[in-house]
Amino acid sequence: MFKVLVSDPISDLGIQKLVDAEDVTVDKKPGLSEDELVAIIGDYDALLVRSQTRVTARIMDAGKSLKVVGRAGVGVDNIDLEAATQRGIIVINAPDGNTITTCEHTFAMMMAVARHIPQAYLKTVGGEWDRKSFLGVELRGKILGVLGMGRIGSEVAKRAKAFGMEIWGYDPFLTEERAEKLGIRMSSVDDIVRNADFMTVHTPLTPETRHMISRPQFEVMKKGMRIVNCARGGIIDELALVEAADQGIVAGAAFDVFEVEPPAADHPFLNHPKIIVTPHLGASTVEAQENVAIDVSEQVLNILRDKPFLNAVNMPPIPANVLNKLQPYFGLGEKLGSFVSQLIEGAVEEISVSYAGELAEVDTQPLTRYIVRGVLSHHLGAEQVNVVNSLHLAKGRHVNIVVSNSHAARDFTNSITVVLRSKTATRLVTGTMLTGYGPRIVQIDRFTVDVAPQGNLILVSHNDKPGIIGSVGTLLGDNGVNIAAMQVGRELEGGAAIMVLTVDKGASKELIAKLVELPDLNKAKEINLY
Ligand SMILES: NC(=O)C1=CN([C@@H]2O[C@H](COP(=O)(O)OP(=O)(O)OC[C@H]3O[C@@H](n4cnc5c(N)ncnc54)[C@H](O)[C@@H]3O)[C@@H](O)[C@H]2O)C=CC1
Ligand SMILES: O=C(O)C(=O)COP(=O)(O)O
Repeated sequence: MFKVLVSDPISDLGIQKLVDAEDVTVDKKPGLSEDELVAIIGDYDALLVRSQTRVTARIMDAGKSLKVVGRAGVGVDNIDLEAATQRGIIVINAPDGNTITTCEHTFAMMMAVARHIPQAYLKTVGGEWDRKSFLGVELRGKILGVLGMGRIGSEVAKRAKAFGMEIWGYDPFLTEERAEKLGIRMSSVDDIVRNADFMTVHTPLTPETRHMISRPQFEVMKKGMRIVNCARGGIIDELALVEAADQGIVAGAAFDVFEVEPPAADHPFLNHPKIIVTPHLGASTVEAQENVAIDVSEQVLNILRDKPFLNAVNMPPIPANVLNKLQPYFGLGEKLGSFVSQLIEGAVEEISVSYAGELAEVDTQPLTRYIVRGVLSHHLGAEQVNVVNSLHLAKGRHVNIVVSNSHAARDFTNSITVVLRSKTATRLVTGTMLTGYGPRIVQIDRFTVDVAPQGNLILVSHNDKPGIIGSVGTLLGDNGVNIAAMQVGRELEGGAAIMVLTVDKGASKELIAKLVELPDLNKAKEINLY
C-alpha cells in the first residue's frame, strides 16, 4: 500500500483519483512545520504540496520511502530540486492547469491598479464618497510590456490585444515567428522599461530574473508606469519599487507575490497608497485547483505504480511524440541493463548503449536512464536507483556512459545493445521489440538467441556436445526445478555454446554449483529479471 501525504490545501475533488485508488492511502495534514514533517515523512511514498510547504533536504533525508514530490501548480522554488535529484526523488509539477486562472488574475490586478479599485472600495465602505482621488487610466492604446512569454505571458498578451493594447514582449526563447503569430513586438527589458505604460512579469524566479527590475531599470523607466507581478516575489526589487513609487516614477503597482511570504507586518507594500496586493491568489480558482490536483494526482499514481509519467521537473522533459515512441522500450531497456549487469564480473567502468533502427531517430536519453537504472539497481538496490538519479549515480561512481546510434538495425526494425566493461571483462546483450511477440533478448555476447527477458533464467556456457541438454534438464528436474523454456545458441557445430533456461522457480546456489560439475559444462549463472 502506498502512502501519500498532502501537506498544503489541495482540492479534494482533484485528488479523488488518489483517494479512490485501492493501492493508496491519502493523509491530509496541511500547515505542518519542517520539524513536524521530518517526524512523519518516513512513512510516506509521496508528498503533495502547493507553494507553502518548503520541501527541504532535511525533509527528504527523513523521507526514507519518498519517491515523488508532486507540486499542484507551476513554481517549484519551494522544493530543493538538487537535493531531490541526489536522493532519486522525482519532482513533478502541474504546469498547465492554472495558466488561464493566473492570466485572469493578472488582468484583475491590472484593471484594479488602473482604476484604484481597492483604494476606492476602502473609502466607500468607510462612508466616504470620494470621486476625485481616483481618476484612472484606460488600457486602450497603451503599451503593455510582458517579461516572460511562456504559458501565462502568452495568454496575457492575447487578451491584452482585445483591450486594444500594444504588446511588447521579451523572453530569451521568443522567436520572430512566434511573436508575429501572437501579433506582438519582440523587445528587450530595456526597451520595455523605457517605453511601456504597463509592465507585467511572468518568468520564474532564477538567479537571472532575481531583481531584473531594480534601481537601474527604475532610473530609466517611463514616468507613470504601472507594474503587475503575479509571478514570483523578487523578480522586481521590492525596496527599489517603493522608492520609485514615492518618487512618482511608478504610478501604481499590483503584487500577488512577495520576496518573503507572508510579508512582515511592516512590509512597505502594505498600506502604500500606490501599491495594491493580494496574498498569492493567482492560482486560486475552483477550476485551476481542480485541474492541477487532477494532473499531479495522475502522475503521482503513475510514478508509484512504476509507469511512465509526465511533467518531471528534475529530469529533462520528454515531448509526447518521443514518449510515445520510447515508452514500449522502457521495460526492455531496464531488463537488458539488469541482465548484463548480472553477467559481468568486476566493477563496471563503462556502459555503452547502441540504438539501431527506428530508435536511432529519436532522443533516447530517457531510455538510457532506464537502461542505466537496470545496470545499477542490481548492485545498489532497486529502491536506491530510479530514472531521475540513475545517470547522476553512474557519474558519481565514475561509470562512463557512451551512447551511439546506427540507422540500420541488422535483422530487426529496432534494437538496443548494451555492453558493459569492467577491468577484466566485456559483456554484451542485445534486445528488440518483436511486433506481436513483445520484448526479446536476441544476442548474448557473440551468440544469437531468442529469449523473453523475464523471470528466473539460468545462463549456461558449455561445449556443443550431444547429451548435454539432457543432462542439464535431468539435474534440474531431479532437484525440483521445472524448465519453462530453453534456448541454445552456438557459433559452430561442436564449438562454444550457451543455453538460456527459463525456470519456474529460482535454483539454489548448490544446484548451480552442481551444474558446473557436469561434463562439458563451463559456467552456469542464475539471472533474475523481475
Ligand atoms: N501567482 C500565482 O499564484 C502563480 C504564479 N505562477 C508563476 O508564474 C510564472 C510563469 O508561469 P508559466 O507561464 O506557467 O511558466 P512558463 O515556464 O510557461 O514561462 C516562463 C517564461 O519565462 C521565460 N524566462 C525565463 N527567464 C527569463 C528572463 N530572464 N527574461 C524573460 N523571460 C524569461 C521562459 O523562457 C519562459 O518562457 C512562474 O514564476 C510561476 O511560478 C504560476 C501560476 C500561479
Ligand atoms: O503554480 C504556481 O506557481 C503558484 O504560484 C501557485 O501557488 P499555489 O499553488 O497557489 O500556492
